[in-house]
Amino acid sequence: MKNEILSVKNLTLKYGRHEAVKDISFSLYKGDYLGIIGPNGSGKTTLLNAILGLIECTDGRINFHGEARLGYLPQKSISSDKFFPAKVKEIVATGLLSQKGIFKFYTEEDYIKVNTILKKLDIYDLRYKKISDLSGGQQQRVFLARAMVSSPNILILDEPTNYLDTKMRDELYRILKELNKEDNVTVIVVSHDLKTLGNYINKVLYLETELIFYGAYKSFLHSKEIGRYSNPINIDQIDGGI
Ligand SMILES: Nc1ncnc2c1ncn2[C@@H]1O[C@H](COP(=O)(O)OP(=O)(O)OP(=O)(O)O)[C@@H](O)[C@H]1O
Repeated sequence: MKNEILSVKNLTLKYGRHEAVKDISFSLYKGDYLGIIGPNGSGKTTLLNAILGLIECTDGRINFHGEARLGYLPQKSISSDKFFPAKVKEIVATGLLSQKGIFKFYTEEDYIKVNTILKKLDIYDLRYKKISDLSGGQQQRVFLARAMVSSPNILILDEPTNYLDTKMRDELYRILKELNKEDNVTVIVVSHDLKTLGNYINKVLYLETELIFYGAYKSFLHSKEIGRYSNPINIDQIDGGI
């Protein structure tokens, strides 16, 4: 179908005999902003790892349509090591390494890319700072810049707001929405914080090993499946917000 960017068909993922994801199917379209939700241990990270090609499909398949340039922000990116010496600019530049050959020297063009994304995420002034001297929210922007510097068309984030306060969460989701709208980046975010995320996403995937719900977020709010979801959502606040 037109603009389909990713299709997942009858996907099952097992660790040994343990079934982490069972027979799920869905399609994602260019420009979607998808929230993946579900209780602890429901298979969310496992699904992301399979999309990223880090683990093999036990059964079923994952297909990308057209060119897929993936950007990834893993869980627990925050650096709490006070002595970690790397500077913001260096960390962001490492996002370009996978595109480079065996001689991993940065070019002038690479640093133009780094500076452009630093400016876009409003952290250009921090470029010579040590990562460990930054706040959690600033660090998260740096790691987002690293994920974005290679110009991905699909950005995958695993619980990116875990260490952020409510204001910073909103801020991060707002930045992602901007990338989604202005640069047409398809965004996939795993989160426990549907209350905030719900203001930004257009689709939701609710996983409990099996697929409980997949579709428009607005439809989820009025579905029977929302009754299974344990974190509170303020429907009045969210309904008009998309
Ligand atoms: N490397 C692994 N080896 C064996 N079992 C694993 C491995 N990683 C995850 N599991 C199991 O697979 C299931 C799904 O785990 P997964 O981490 O994908 O869930 P999750 O929804 O991301 O959880 P959380 O919200 O706690 O991050 C769980 O039962 C987990 O214990």
